[in-house]
Amino acid sequence: MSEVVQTAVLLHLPRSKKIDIEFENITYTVPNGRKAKKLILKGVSGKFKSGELTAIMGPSGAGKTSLLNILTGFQSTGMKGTINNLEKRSGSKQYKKESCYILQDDQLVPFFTISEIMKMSTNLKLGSNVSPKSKEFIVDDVLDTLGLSSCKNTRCGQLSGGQKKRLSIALELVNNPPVMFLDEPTTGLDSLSSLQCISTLKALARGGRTIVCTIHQPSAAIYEMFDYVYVMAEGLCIYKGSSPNTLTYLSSVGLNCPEYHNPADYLIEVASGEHGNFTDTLSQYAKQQSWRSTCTSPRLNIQEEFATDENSNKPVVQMSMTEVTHNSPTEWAKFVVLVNRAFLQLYRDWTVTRLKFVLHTVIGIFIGLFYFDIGNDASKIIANFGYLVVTCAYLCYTAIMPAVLRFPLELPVLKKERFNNWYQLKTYYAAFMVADIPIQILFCTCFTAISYFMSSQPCEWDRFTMFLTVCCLLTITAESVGIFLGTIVNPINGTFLGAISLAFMIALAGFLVFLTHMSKPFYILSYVSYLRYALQGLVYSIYGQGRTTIPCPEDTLYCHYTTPSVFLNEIGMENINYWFCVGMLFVIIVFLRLLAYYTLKKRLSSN
Ligand SMILES: Nc1ncnc2c1ncn2[C@@H]1O[C@H](COP(=O)(O)OP(=O)(O)OP(=O)(O)O)[C@@H](O)[C@H]1O
Repeated sequence: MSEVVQTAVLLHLPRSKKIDIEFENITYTVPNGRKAKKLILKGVSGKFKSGELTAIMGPSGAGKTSLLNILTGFQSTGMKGTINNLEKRSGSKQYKKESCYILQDDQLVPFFTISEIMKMSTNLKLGSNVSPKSKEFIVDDVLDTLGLSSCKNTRCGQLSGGQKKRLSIALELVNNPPVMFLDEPTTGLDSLSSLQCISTLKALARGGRTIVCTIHQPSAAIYEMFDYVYVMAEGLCIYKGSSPNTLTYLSSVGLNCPEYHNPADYLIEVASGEHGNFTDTLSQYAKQQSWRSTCTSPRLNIQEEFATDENSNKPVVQMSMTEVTHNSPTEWAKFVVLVNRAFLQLYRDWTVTRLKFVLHTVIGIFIGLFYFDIGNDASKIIANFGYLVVTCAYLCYTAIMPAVLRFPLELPVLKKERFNNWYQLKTYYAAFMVADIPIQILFCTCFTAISYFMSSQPCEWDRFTMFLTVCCLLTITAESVGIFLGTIVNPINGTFLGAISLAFMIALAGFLVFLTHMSKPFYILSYVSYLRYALQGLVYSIYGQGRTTIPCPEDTLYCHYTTPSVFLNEIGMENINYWFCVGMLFVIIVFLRLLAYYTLKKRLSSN
C-alpha cells in the first residue's frame, strides 16, 4: 500500500483545510411507542483528529450508525449536544460542504461506467477554474490511487463489492474533502479487499483528512491500522484511544486479553458483556484519561513532492489542487451535466426506452386493428367514442405506473448525492423533467399516430395536431400523478392508489356516465377529473371545429349521428372549449409537478 501513498500526490490536502471533529455530550433520543422515548446515545464526547484514521466500533445496536449519522448531519432530530461548538450540525452549511458521507450500501447507477460516473462527479463538483484537462488528470489520479484504473470502462452494475466500495470513495474524493465518514466500509468484503480498503483510507488520512468509519469486527491486522478507536456499548463510549493502547487500557481495569487473541475481538466481547458488565465502569474510565498516542506516521511534504516531480507532465494540475481552492460549478453547469446524465441513463436502460417504444408501437397497432376504420363511419360513433376513452385510459396507465416507481428507485442515489453536495434538488428535478418529458412525448406520439390513422380518424393536419397535443398533455399529467404518489407512499401502495385514482377519474370523465346523465354533485366533482378535460379535448379534435357530416354506410338504413353536433348534444359536450381543456391540463401538470417537488424534498429530509 506504500505505492498508494506515493501515487496519491493529488490527494494531499492543503494545510489550511484540515478539520478536527470535536463533539461534546451528544444525546440522541427516538420516539418509542406513543409517548415514550428511547435514549440511543447517552452523552458521548470525543475528538477525531485530521491525519488520523478513526474507527467507531461496538457490538450490534451499540449506537455506531446513530453517532455517525449525527456527526455527518444526516440525522439531526432528537439530537442534543455540540459538534465543533455548533449546537446543531445541520446548521453549519460550510462544515457540511467540507465533509462527505459514504453509506454502507453503495448507491451507484448501474448503467454508467466508472470513467463516466467519475467524469460526472468531477463536473458536478469542480468549477470552471479547474480546466477539463486537469479534471481528466484528477480522475486518472484518483482511480490510480484506489486501484480502479484497470476497470475504468466497466459498468457499475458489474463491479465486485470491493470495487464498488472503492468507487464510492473515489467519487467523493475528486473534490478533495477534508472530512470523510464511512459507514461499515468493509461489510461484504473478503479479508484481502477489507485490508485494501482500510489501507486506502489510512493513506488518505495521512494526506491530512479526518477519516471516520464504523466497523463491526476487524481482523487483528486491520485493527492495528487504525490510529484511533472509539468503542461503544449501549450508547456509551467505553474506550477512546489508539489501537496499540487497547490491551493496556483493558488490563488496567482487570480485563486481560488472552494471549494470541485478537484485541478487537476481545474488545467486542467486553462491550457485549461476555466478561461481565463493565459498561458503566469503562465509560467512566474512558472519560478520565487520554489513551490517544501521537500519530507517528510521516505526513508527506507536498512542496517537496512537487520539487521531485519536475519531469512529470503533472505539475500544473498539482499546483491547482494545492494552492488554488476550486470553486463549485454554477447550478446551470450542474443542470447541463444532469440532463446529459439523464439522457445517457435513458439510453442505457433499454427497459425504459427501447422496450417501451416497441410496446407502444405494438399496442398502437393492436388498438388500431381493434377500432379499424371506424372513425369515418356514422353508424359506429359510439364505438369511436370508446376509442377515445381507451386512448385516454391506455396513456394514463402506461404513464402512471412506471412513474410511481421512478423516485422510490432513485431515492437512495439521490439522497446520497444531494447530501454530499453534488447538486441541489431543484437542479436535479429540473434536469429530470427536461430529459423525461421529450421521451414521454415520443412514446405518446408513436402510439397515437399509429392508432389514429389506422382507425380512420379525420386525415386533417390541424385535427391530428390538436388530438396529439391533448394526448401528450394527458400522458404528462398522468406521469405527474405517478411521480407525486411515488414521493408520498411506498411503491406497492403507490400502484394501488394510482390504479384507484385512475378508475375514479375515468368514472368522472363523461363516458361511463355521460355528463348529461350525471347527478349534480358528481357533475361538479367531474371538474377535478383531468380525464374529463382530456376526453373533451379529444372529442373536440375529432367532432368539433365545424365538422359537418360523417358518411353513413350504404348498407345501413339509418345513422343517428350523421351530424356530429347531435352526438355532442347527447353526451353533453356541445359547448367544449378546446383551449380551456388544454389550459386546465397544463395547470394540473404545473400544480402536480410543484407538489411532487415539495413532497420529494420533504421525503429526502426525513430519515
Ligand atoms: N429511528 C429509530 N427508532 C427506534 N430505534 C432506533 C432508531 N434508530 C436507532 N434505533 C435503535 O438504536 C440502537 C442503535 O442503533 P444503531 O443503528 O446506531 O446501532 P449500530 O451500532 O450501528 O448497530 P449495527 O452494527 O447492527 O448496525 C438500536 O437498538 C436500534 O434499534
